[in-house]
Amino acid sequence: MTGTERDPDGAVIAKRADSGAPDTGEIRDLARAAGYRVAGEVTQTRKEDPALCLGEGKVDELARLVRRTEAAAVVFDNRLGPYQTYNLGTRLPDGVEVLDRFRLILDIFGQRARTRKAQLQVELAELRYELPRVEAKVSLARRDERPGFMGLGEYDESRERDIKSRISRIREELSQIERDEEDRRERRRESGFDLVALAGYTNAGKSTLLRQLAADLDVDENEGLHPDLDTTAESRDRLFTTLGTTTRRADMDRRDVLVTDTVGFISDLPHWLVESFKSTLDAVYRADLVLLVVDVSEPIEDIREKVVTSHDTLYERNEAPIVTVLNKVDRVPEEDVEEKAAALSALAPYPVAVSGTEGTGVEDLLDRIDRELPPYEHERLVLPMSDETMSLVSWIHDNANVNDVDYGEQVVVDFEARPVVVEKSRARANDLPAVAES
Ligand SMILES: Nc1nc2c(ncn2[C@@H]2O[C@H](COP(=O)(O)OP(=O)(O)OP(=O)(O)O)[C@@H](O)[C@H]2O)c(=O)[nH]1
Ligand SMILES: [Mg+2]
Repeated sequence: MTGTERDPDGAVIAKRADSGAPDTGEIRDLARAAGYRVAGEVTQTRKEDPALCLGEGKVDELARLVRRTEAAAVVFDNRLGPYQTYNLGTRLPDGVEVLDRFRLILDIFGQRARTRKAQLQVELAELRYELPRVEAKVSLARRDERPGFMGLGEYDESRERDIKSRISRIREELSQIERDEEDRRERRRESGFDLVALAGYTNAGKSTLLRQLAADLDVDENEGLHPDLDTTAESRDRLFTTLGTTTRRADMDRRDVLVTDTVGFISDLPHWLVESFKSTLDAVYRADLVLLVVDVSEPIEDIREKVVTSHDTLYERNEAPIVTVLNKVDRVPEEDVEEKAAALSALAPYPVAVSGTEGTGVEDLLDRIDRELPPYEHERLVLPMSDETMSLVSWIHDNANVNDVDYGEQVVVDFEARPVVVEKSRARANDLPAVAES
């Protein structure tokens, strides 16, 4: 049978576990997120076979299942080395693609990448995935010395060089993007915004929650101020719906807060893959506060694992305090939410319970955000009456909560704002001609 006669959407799942029954729930969801129809599965509990991952007999079973279902792909939940991928390919019908968990995640990311940054990140991750495989092919080709294979080997050696130089060019372009984004975050802070980021396992409900937190009416006004603010944050019951970042202004009376939604976390990601998405995750790492969103409707063991994965992903770089948000409370009886919160108390103290779809608990969450962010400072400036002063007063109105402005011989402005805004207004006041300060 040739590749063209196979069902192009069909995939057979394969998974090996060292001990216990292999759980294929997540890899099935991932396969579906990539657009496959799951045609069947083969699992095995045993030590890793260095050549084939699974045992010989299991691989024969896998090949029979692939033949019967006419699936075009085999998706392993395990990490496959280059040699294992190659060997498995020789045991399966011609034209069947062998993917491991990371290759599959890369395919999903590739399908979702819309922005220049996302496309570069996907390409970087793909090249970093491909590099050791090309190196393996080169050495296999040398060893095999099959006619025709040597030519391929030479081709692959130049491919190896191309990959390396492309990787360094992409890295340069991405670090420029990172610098631009860092500048933008600083500008936003200087103009009085606190930056809050939504983080959490994929499908926890981050994008849904963003819509609840955001001030819909403000979006248009926002767009003029910050042309990069998006108005949409798609939600779907599918893994990795969100790949880039979406930032919106939160609906808060006392503060100006920007909330950023971003790519979800997943377990067992190799370091290089997380690294490739660093500039997207910077929105989380460099926030003033992180909301770690958890799907509380899942079994407690799954929740615990996902919280641990999220903490691991945040751990090295995150600089901000973390508030855990137990989402989807509408799907769970109240007692269960309390029980799960108690079971998680060591990992996630004082969580806030919400429903992103129904809006329950969202007010509590906004209050909590207000309390966790650095407190506003109070300031009272006495300024001379002049045109420059008028423009400073209007800047203070834009960036602070003004309690009172008194226009007499002098102008007295009483306000509260983020410390950086207070500092900046003092500096600007000092630059005014003949300023008096109380
Ligand atoms: N019942 C219920 N479903 C919810 C709630 N919040 C989100 N969902 C559903 O959960 C699914 C995932 O929601 P998203 O908001 O896309 O999740 P996400 O964390 O942004 O996911 P990724 O972008 O894939 O990382 C969607 O089908 C939502 O409708 C909730 O509070 N209750
Ligand atoms: Mg999302």
